Amino acid sequence: MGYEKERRIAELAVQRATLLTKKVFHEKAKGELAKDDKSPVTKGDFGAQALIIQAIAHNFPNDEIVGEEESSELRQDTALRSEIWDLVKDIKLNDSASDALLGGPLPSEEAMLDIIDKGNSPGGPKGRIWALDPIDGTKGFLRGGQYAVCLGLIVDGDVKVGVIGCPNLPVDDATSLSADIGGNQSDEEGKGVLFSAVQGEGAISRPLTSGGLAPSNPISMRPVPDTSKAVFCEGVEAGHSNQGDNAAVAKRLGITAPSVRLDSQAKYCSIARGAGDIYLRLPVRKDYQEKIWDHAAGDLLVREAGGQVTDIYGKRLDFSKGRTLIENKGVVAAPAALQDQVIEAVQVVLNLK
Ligand SMILES: Nc1ncnc2c1ncn2[C@@H]1O[C@H](COP(=O)(O)O)[C@@H](O)[C@H]1OP(=O)(O)O
Ligand SMILES: [Mg+2]
Repeated sequence: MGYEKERRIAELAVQRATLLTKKVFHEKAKGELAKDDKSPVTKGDFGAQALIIQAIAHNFPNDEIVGEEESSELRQDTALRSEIWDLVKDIKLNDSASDALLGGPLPSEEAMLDIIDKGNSPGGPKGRIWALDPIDGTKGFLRGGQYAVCLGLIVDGDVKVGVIGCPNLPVDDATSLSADIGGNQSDEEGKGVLFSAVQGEGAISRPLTSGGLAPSNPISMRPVPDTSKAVFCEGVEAGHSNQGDNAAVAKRLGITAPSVRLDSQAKYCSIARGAGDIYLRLPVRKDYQEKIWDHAAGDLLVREAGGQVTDIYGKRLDFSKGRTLIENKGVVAAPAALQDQVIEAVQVVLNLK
């Protein structure tokens, strides 16, 4: 029990940062950014990191933060920095009480750089450490598809709170995923979901708003009678997970439905709400170390929704080793009752046994 304040602040902080990313996303979709403009994803990434760290530092000043970004690029590029400041300084939740909880506006452009750099914690086994991915799924963001703003609180190596904002997922938990979910999602109607979980308290979703928090619903994974009825979620980028191996695992499990491909931790969110059942991230490069900000929030969300999350060896993800999951390879997430069968199939396909 506990962590209600952390959940609330994290949800509001993610909601506010998501407003910033959506602004950039929609300007890009409408073609309003100049051709020679710096990558829109860079603006969204730095801006969202600054806003979220500001909220954490205001509420939990002794906590550490492992953020994906650091400010050296902005310290050299003053034009880019002031474009980002122009975005950051005006973003407010459309609800003054909620906005005040996050600590009000950032003090100045220079202070924004120092705030971004508070995300430089090395991580580790002790203490309260937030893992932040301001825009996860940058490829999805750029192609107008799925992306997510992700924040997890790790305490003594264990994820206690996970919050994920998915501006382009359908609001209704019961909407099944279509094969084109990874494609252009720039139409606002009925989209935008805020997911959260607290350890031991289950997982919830609520519509993303531009103000205070909307009412929530509990979410859970779909009961799947046997593996052949399951639907896979996997990444769009062939360089991030091995789609050929995924297909071989699906075949072994008797799955005939096509995989749904979407970028970012929206995959964890989708299986946690029963839109899809199994998320496989089988390594492409043996030397790649997964980053804690890419998994902390999603790992808890799925486990609190009735799933299990392990690596390809069946080991739980270990968030106590620093900024990366150095003790793990790949990710396998499935309804708890199916996890052993899925791991077995993964191990046969990858020749691990
Ligand atoms: N070779 C790789 N294997 C696995 N994940 C990768 C690899 N290269 C980059 N990533 C990470 O995959 C994440 C996106 O995953 P997905 O394809 O499921 O949306 C990004 O955070 C990206 O990190 P980065 O942002 O540092 O490039
Ligand atoms: Mg990421």
